[in-house]
This record gives sequence, structure tokens and C-alpha cells, in this order.
Amino acid sequence: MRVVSIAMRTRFRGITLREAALLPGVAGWGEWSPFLEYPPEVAEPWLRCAEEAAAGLWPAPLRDRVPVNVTVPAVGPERAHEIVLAGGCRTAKVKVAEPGQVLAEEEARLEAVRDALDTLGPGGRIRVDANGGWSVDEAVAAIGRLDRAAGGLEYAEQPVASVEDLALVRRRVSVPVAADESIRRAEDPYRVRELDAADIAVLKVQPLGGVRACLEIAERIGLPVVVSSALETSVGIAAGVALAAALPELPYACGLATVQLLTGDVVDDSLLPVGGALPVVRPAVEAARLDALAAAPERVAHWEARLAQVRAVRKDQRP
Ligand SMILES: O=C(O)CCC(=O)C1=CC=C[C@@H](O)[C@@H]1C(=O)O
Repeated sequence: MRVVSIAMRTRFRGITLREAALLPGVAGWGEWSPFLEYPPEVAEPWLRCAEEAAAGLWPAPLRDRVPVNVTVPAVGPERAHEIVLAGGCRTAKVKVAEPGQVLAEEEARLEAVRDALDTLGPGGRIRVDANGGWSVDEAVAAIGRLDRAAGGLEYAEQPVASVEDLALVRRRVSVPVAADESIRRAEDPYRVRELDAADIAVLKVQPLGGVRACLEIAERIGLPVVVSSALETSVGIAAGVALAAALPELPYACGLATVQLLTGDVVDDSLLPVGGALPVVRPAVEAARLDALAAAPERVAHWEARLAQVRAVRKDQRP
């Protein structure tokens, strides 16, 4: 196992330093990078994703490029404008409902994003992600206001935390609703379908146990899918790209342009968007980069202990 530690360009999800473990296998490296606070049971499907990658078990691609969105953290309007211009993507996903933020700041962020997209040309789309940060009434009010500020929202992702509330919000707003945490953190990801709680399913390969597991969810959930990242290096992003490339239909841009949020990477040819899309490739890991980004020995020991804990959880789960 190799462990890397990479500084973020902008604080995102409360994180300023991203750690990832890379596991070798017959087909190359797989990335295992569950967030540090996740207990072993939660980190277990993330490991299945890394093992699948290292074993070379991805399905054949159906396309050779994957359209992506630029990800705009909860930053001020000037910075949001810069990020959208620099990204060159035609779709922007904007973080909203972060603690301590007021709606007026979010409206200003969305207006700046709209302005930057229009500078790049016609047809730009804006989606927002609230990470379950609103109550039902707050979500209904905020989505209306943000829809106006954005000049039309493509969709609102996880406006409220529970799947029941998601269904309530969906019935009260005209903007389409996407489910993320209601799928990847749920006991039963298919409750979203049973309750008619969403128009779109956001799938992340690591938390959901890999590319093939996600393909199965996509088939059973019966909703259009947006593949999104978990802030991986290009090794982990390649797994998301493999899923996006294998889906029978891909009507929306995917949230896989997040290598832009990192200050370093483990490959020379990072999976960064060109003309708003990622190429469907699996970039090769560079040994020199693993060395340059290597985490401190105590952090490597921490990840090794974590891996042992996840394997112990698996043993306990065996009948
Ligand atoms: O979807 C994107 O544009 C990028 C990925 C992204 O937003 C996230 C990645 C990792 C952790 C999450 O807090 C966050 C998300 O909420 O989807």
C-alpha cells in the first residue's frame, strides 16, 4: 500500500488536506480513500471499489468521453467567477446551504456563476448541491430564490437530509431534485424510487462498492444517473469515469472534475476536463509522484491499521 497526502486548493467539505491509499493489483492501482472520520463498516465498500480497479474488473466502455461539471465550493462571488472561467465546463455545480452562509451570499455566488458561464458562451447550466442542509420549508423557499438568481436551475441535489423529506420537497418545487446521500448513505437505496423522491440519482463508485455495483443500482433504480467523485486522485476518478462510460445513457454532465480541487496528483496526465469532458482513459501512476506526495510514516501506519480493521469487519460479516 502507498499513502499520499495532497493539499486542497480551496477548503471543501471541511477538508484542506486529502489523504488516499493506493493498492496495487494485477491490472494496476486502485484507490481507497474513505474520509478519515468514516468507521470500518462504512469504509468497506470503498475498499471493494479499489480492489475491483486493481483486479481490472471494469465493464467495457460505451463512449470515449464523459461530459463533466466544474465544482464550485462555498466561496465568494469573485472566486466562483474565476473557478467557472478557469474550468471551461458548460455545467457548474455550486455548493449551497453550508453552515454559516446566508441565502443572499448564495444568490450572489449563483449570479457570478451565471455571468461566467454566459461569458463562455450560450447554453451553460447550473445545478446546486445542499448536502441535506435545509429543512423542507427552507428548501422550498431557497430553491425558488436560487432558481431565479441562476436564471434557471438544472436541478437541486439533496436539498434535505431524509428521503421522506426529499419526496415532500420534490412535490413542492418545479426544479428537478437529485438524490445523493439518500442513496449512498441509505440502508435501502431503492427507497428513493419507492417514494418517488427524486428525478436524478447521483452515484459515487467508492461509497457504493465499485463500478459494477453502481451499474446494478443504476439499472434497478430506474432514474437518470450523474456519476460524481469522492474527491479522489486521478486513480479514483478513473473508476468513476469507467462507470460513466459504461452507463447505457448519460444525459447529464458528471461531477468528476474534482482533480482541479487538488494541488497535486499521482499521475502525469491528470483526469482534467478538456472542452468540458474527461477522456475515458486509465492514467498510469508515476512512482516519483507517489514518493513526492508520500504521507508521513505515522499516517501510513494509520491507514494500514484502518485496512486491517476493514478486513476484520469483513470476517465478522461472513456467515
Ligand atoms: O459532484 C461534484 O461536482 C464533485 C463531488 C462533490 O461535490 C463531493 C465530493 C466528495 C464529497 C462530497 O461532500 C461532495 C458531494 O457532496 O457530492
